[in-house]
Amino acid sequence: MTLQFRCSGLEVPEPVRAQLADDDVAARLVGKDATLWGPEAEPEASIRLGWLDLPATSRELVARLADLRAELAGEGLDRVVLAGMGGSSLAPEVICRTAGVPLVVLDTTDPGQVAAAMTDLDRTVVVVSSKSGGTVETDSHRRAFLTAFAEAGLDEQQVGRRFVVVTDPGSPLAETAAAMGARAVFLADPHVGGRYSALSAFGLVPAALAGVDVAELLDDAADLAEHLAEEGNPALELGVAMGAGFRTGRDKVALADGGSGITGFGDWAEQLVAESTGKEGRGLLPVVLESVDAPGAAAPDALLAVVGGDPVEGRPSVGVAGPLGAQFLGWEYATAVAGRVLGINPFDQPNVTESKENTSRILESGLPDERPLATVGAVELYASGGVLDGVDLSAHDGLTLALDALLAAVPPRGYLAVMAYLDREADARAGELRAALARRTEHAVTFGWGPRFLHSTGQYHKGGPQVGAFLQVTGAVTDDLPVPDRPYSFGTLQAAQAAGDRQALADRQRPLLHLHLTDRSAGVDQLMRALG
Ligand SMILES: O=P(O)(O)OC[C@H]1O[C@H](O)[C@H](O)[C@@H](O)[C@@H]1O
Repeated sequence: MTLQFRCSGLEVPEPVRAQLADDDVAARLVGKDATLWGPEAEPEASIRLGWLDLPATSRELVARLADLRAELAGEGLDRVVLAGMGGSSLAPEVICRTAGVPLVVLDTTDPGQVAAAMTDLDRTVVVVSSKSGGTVETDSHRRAFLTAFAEAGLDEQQVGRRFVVVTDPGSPLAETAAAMGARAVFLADPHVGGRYSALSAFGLVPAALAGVDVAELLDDAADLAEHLAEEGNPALELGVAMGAGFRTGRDKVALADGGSGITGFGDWAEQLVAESTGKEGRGLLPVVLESVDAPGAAAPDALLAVVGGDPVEGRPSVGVAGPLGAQFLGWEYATAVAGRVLGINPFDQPNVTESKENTSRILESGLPDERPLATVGAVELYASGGVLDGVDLSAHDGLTLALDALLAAVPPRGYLAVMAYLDREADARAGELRAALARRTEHAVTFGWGPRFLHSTGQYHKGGPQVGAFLQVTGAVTDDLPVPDRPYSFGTLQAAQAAGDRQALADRQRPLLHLHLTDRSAGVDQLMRALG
């Protein structure tokens, strides 16, 4: 079998396993039984289980994609940019990084990062991927490239032929694609939700056009699919472990790579687990670790999941080994099983819209007029939820004191979420904040790039247990970029997204420290020094 599962040191309460077996969950899931998650979830589940068929149904894409890639190559179009958020970009990013194939992923509103993607236009094709067809970031990228191609001298027809679209049938993007004369439109199975779409057109189109052999992914997934109705199959065991962890006080899943050869799997699994389970005041919090030994790996409230390796002896942990195609399908199945154990609907994301609505309101009414509580070098400090009450920000180590106050505000069994609305290429160093903060606390520390995490862990932050404390980092924009035919720029959109999410967290009285870097590089240096 292409997926192997091993578990160490985790107590699985007998009722968890027995109930799943008695209820015949493995076979019923493969049979797409939409009643598995209770009557309230049934309508949604009945239109969200198509991912189980993808190893077979996606086959027909392989030849079509090979032809399209050859056609593009024949015209010298060998640079693929993917505009897509969350489920529409995380899988192709892992697929391409693992295969060592270049793919420019645009899942940001950071003006610097967007501008950096808009180079080499003469050899660029843009894949615009959005299941709903209404995601503001993706639509903004489409507009920006449309204008850039036109400015580079392409006529309307030539511009259209630089776009490949992936969307659901009947979405607004399907209409737009036809209107702009897109070179190709791939209509995905509407019975597959975004975060379960790795093996659908959403995962395969960008990856294949960039040059990955996607048939291999499907082969590896198909091999696992044959076993998914069996009791004791590895994906079921992973779901049992996740559910058992939850039942025994390990409601964080610490994801680390154990030599899988897969690059960035944690970022994909993070969305799957957080958005699927983080709701109704409960959930499993994925914590993506830098390595098996990174700070947080031995947390008493976490189940350590080693991807591509063995569990760590003496620590409640699991090892999930196998090629990427099998990992995708296996984790999707496991998450659906864990959803049943948790008693939630693993297919909806009820709280994601909240920050989006706040953002729209802010774009209409204008950005909030806030004054920093203090400025330390290149860092302006703002806070809500009482985080900085009583903290002497004028002390020489005011920034360290502020960060320590935030860490102290994390409740028992809680977590700290770092949310960086920065350029994940140019400001990549900010990613080191996670480990630096995790070294100073026994609590889980997660890291997400904004606005990308809004389509992932953002659901858990708002819908999961209210035990989070939040560090939002924003940065000065030096060269802003307009969003064509929209009354705002990328910089304004990014700022409105950050403010909209702050609002959603403040509405829940969550402790929040907002640090605005007036000079990004100097600000990140300062933060790393403050965390020493
Ligand atoms: O593919 P799209 O419709 O553009 O959606 C992209 C993302 O947006 C939303 O925020 C959802 O919560 C995600 O699950 C989804 O993957």
